[in-house]
Amino acid sequence: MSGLDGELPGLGELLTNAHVLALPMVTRFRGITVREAMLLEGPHGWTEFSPFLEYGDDEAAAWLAGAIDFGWRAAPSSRRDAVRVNATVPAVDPDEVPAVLARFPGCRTAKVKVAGADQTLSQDVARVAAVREELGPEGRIRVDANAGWSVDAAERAIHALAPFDLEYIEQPCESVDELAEIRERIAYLDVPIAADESVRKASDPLAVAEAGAADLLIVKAQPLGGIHRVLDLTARTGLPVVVSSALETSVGLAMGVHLAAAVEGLDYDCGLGTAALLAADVTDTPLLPVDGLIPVRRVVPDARLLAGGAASPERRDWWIERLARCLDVLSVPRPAE
Ligand SMILES: O=C(O)CCC(=O)C1=CC=C[C@@H](O)[C@@H]1C(=O)O
Ligand SMILES: [Mg+2]
Repeated sequence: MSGLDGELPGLGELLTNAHVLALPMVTRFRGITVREAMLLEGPHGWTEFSPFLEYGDDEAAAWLAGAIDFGWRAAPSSRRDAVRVNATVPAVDPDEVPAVLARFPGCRTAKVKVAGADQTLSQDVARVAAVREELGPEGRIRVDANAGWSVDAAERAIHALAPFDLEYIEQPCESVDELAEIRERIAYLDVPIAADESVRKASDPLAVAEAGAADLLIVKAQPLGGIHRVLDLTARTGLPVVVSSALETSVGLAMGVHLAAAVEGLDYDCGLGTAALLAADVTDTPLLPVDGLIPVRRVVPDARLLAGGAASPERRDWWIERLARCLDVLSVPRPAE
């Protein structure tokens, strides 16, 4: 059951107080301008089921396991009451960078999207240069290629970007073998390689670590099947982790924040500031960064905002059917991991 401990709630129980939202975003991010999400209320509080629309049921089922874990199981105890977060910079033009960073007050770290299908390397370089200009020499800059480069393209791009002093490069290439190769090729530059898709979309999230293909792992609570499962994974890998969001509403971000609060070593700023990319949220007190920090707390959605952000009846039905199919996937007994 993807890390779930005990009985799964039934469909009726999951849907008792379910809401489907369609929230506009401030700027296009990973190709979307509206974020759809389903909120559920469990005995331990509100939780979120929001796999991206194009994901199939097997992949989306892990997100449901994550949602159930946060709503139907007590969160582990927290080691901290706030977590430091990074700014997230979509593939915008350089002149838009100051306005994006202004949405993340006090953040010393920025993650910059690069390697987009409609972007050239010089556009990526100009964007990273603009971020460096804004953050100053003490700022920390990481880039995320979302597997957009071949090994050769990654090598060229990293040569062009390394002079901006990179904290790490997230998922430069798609496969574990490619990650291992680019890591070896750029070893002399001393820029760490982080794995994201190779963790959250892989059948074995630890394979990339076992292959020695990454220096650190990006971990996301909902896509990886929930806080408890991620804590189990992090205990089994010796690599440092960066806790990030899956672009959730503040209800789902609270899941990531509780994971970040429970992780033993939290040396990297978390990618959990993404409420700043939403033009509307489900609470008047969203989990937005203040002084670079986000508090560790659960979020209760506001009835008025749930009504205002409600998706169309057709989209609501689509999500209910998706949830039902994913619950079926989780209900099939699987061999022990
Ligand atoms: O890590 C961050 O700064 C924010 C989260 C983030 O970038 C992502 C969230 C959800 C989907 C992804 O395309 C993207 C990522 O690839 O890390
Ligand atoms: Mg990523």
